[in-house]
Amino acid sequence: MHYLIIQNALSAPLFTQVRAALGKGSFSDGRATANGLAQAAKRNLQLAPEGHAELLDCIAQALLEQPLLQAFAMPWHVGRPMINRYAVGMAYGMHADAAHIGDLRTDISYTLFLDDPASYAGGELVIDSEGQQFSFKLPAGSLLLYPSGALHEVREVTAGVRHAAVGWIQSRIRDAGQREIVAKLKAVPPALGQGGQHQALAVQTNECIQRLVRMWCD
Ligand SMILES: O=C(O)CCC(=O)C(=O)O
Ligand SMILES: [Fe+2]
Repeated sequence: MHYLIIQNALSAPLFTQVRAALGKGSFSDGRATANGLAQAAKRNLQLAPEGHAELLDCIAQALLEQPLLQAFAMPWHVGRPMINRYAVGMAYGMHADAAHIGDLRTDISYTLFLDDPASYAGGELVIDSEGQQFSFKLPAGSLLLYPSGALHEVREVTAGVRHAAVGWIQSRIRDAGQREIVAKLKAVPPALGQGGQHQALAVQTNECIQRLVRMWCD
């Protein structure tokens, strides 16, 4: 599975603001923002966006400007996140995210972990990719990006409370495999360096990258 972890994905002041909103906001049943099978699997709470729209937009904008995210996701749009809360006994069973959420096609899902992992038990985000399971319980401030097409679940929290800011990204390249090829190739020209003996190879690699992007982008 092609995924990426970005540590300290938000600036410290913005992260502090997000943490502060957890204590101030009112949380309601998360099933309001899911449909069908996903709704049946969902047992969590969500921060009511009223009064927090600006903060949620700031998170989306900060992620859009994140260089590591740009290289990995090639984003057209980063959707405004929802902030969820899992208290003891809450979980989100195995589900597929909807292909469209709001006005986005969901190519990449993101979870920004908001709590110290030692402060809660359970609550792992487990992703099932072609029969292989990947389990994530990341430090506060770490962002996980993973393909929206992969089945995933949040395991039951058995002590403490888990919070996360969760959202979706529409990429310029919808196919995860093609996106991976472009992202990997993009690392090559900087490694070859400018002006050295490999200059011609760097230019040629960049030419191929641009041709692939033109072929595969929306
Ligand atoms: O809380 C998470 O890490 C993921 C939640 C999720 O899968 C969703 O809201 O669709
Ligand atoms: Fe999900």
